Amino acid sequence: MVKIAPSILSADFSKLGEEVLDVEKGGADYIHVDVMDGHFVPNITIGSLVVDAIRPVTKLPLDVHLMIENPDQYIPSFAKAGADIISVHVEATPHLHRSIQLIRELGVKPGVVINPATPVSTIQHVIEDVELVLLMTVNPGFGGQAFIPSVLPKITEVRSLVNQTGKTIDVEVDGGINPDTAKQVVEAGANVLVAGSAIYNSRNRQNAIDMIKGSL
Ligand SMILES: O=C(CO)[C@H](O)[C@H](O)COP(=O)(O)O
Ligand SMILES: [Fe+2]
Repeated sequence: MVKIAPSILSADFSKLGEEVLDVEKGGADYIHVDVMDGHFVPNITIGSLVVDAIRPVTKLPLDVHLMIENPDQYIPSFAKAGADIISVHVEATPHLHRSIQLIRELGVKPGVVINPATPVSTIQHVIEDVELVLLMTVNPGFGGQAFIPSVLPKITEVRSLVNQTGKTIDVEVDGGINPDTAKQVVEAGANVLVAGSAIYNSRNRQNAIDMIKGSL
């Protein structure tokens, strides 16, 4: 069962509530929220206030992707705002295990994220502690970038690491996912597909989601 997680980064922020509802009605499984700090990545986007604002709008799980330095400082505010999943980058936290434990202690599902150039070995020792592994298929910072195919073997590597645990752990991919790239990432082992521009730049979001699902 492949899940679709539209990224609200490409939504119309002047009517964010409607934009969230539109993809929920269109068949989305998660709402992906991209949090950027202008330090870890060269862009500034959404804070916990926005998570708080969209929480009552949707029943779907809020999948919060933290692209920020010192995530431990901000994890409690995202948990309080109603995040269901909070993912931290291995490249952005000096004490990865501590960040994951903090997320879990706050009653939120922890996820771990790796950039395209970061090896899978960096998450080997926390795999039992997370509910989700997110592989970036673009360099984080912006929506609408081109998919990086060299990540494909890493997806397979993560899938086999996950299978060895015997646990249900999502393998999510993020960046450049569209009807042309979705099949490759699913064949490689992904089961959650983040898509921003491929869904929100389309006038009919249900159709855009169906196009991705239909391509698999
Ligand atoms: O984390 C992200 C960027 O850092 C976004 O989730 C990602 O870029 C989604 O946008 P698109 O589908 O347009 O590539
Ligand atoms: Fe993201």
